[in-house]
Amino acid sequence: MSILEVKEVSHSYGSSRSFWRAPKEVQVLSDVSLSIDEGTCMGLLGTSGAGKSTLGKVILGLEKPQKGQVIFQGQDLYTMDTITRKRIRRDLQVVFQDSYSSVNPRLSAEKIIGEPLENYERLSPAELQRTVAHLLDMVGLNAADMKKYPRQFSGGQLQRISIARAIALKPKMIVLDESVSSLDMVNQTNILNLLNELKSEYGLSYLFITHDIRAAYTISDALAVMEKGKIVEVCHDKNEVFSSQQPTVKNLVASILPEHPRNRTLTSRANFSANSQ
Ligand SMILES: Nc1ncnc2c1ncn2[C@@H]1O[C@H](COP(=O)(O)OP(=O)(O)OP(=O)(O)O)[C@@H](O)[C@H]1O
Repeated sequence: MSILEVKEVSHSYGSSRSFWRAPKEVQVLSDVSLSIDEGTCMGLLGTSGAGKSTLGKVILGLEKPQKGQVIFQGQDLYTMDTITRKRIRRDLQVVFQDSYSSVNPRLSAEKIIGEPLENYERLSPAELQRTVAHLLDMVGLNAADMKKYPRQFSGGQLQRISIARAIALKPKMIVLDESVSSLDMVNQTNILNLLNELKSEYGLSYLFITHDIRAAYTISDALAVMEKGKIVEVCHDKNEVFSSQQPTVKNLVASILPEHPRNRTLTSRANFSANSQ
């Protein structure tokens, strides 16, 4: 069953007016349709500027599309009333790429993680602290870390703080926009493992936006590929990417195969899968 359905969404941005030229609309999404099953991860791949982040924003309700629908848990995000929207919004969270700029540097980890809880739940100060301590434990950090400030964490640790904040309200789905792209290989693997554990333990669904096919393959059940504002391929089983004849997908796959054609065999595919686990 789908948790999220994007139906024929089109969106454009208005370019800024200049003295010489009239403002021009730039079409960024054209008739995009996508469906994510409950408890699964959809990897959204594509080259820079393909429209991945814009689609993420449309799904999060941050960018109202000119055309189309976003159905989350059976309800249209853009036509529902404000109260329903607030209720639904807690089930849909986001983790961005750059944790340093997506958290307030003046707030402690306790405040950062506790913020959504304070907005949505009436907890006593002691309950709030206990919940934050539990969330820190869930993402592999210590309760004592709640007193620290963003500058006292590494990039990987801060990304864990962002994940703790995203799961604080027990959401159904998280949009992860290049969430591991700024991390080194070891931290990437650790965060991907953590996301995988949370997914299987709590039945979370993810939209994993990335330009990195390796990371997408590691965590996703299904893969979609975007190019110039359109979805050009959907692989309901991620392994279908290896047999896709779509040129952009073939290029993406080729980018992770060994350089020498002699080595581009099924063994390389097996190695890729093994290395990605
Ligand atoms: N707020 C905005 N105003 C005007 N144009 C925008 C805005 N945000 C994005 N764009 C343009 O829309 C296009 C798609 O951008 P988007 O960030 O969605 O792509 P992307 O696939 O996520 O790329 P990247 O991987 O580089 O982040 C780009 O040409 C970008 O310049």
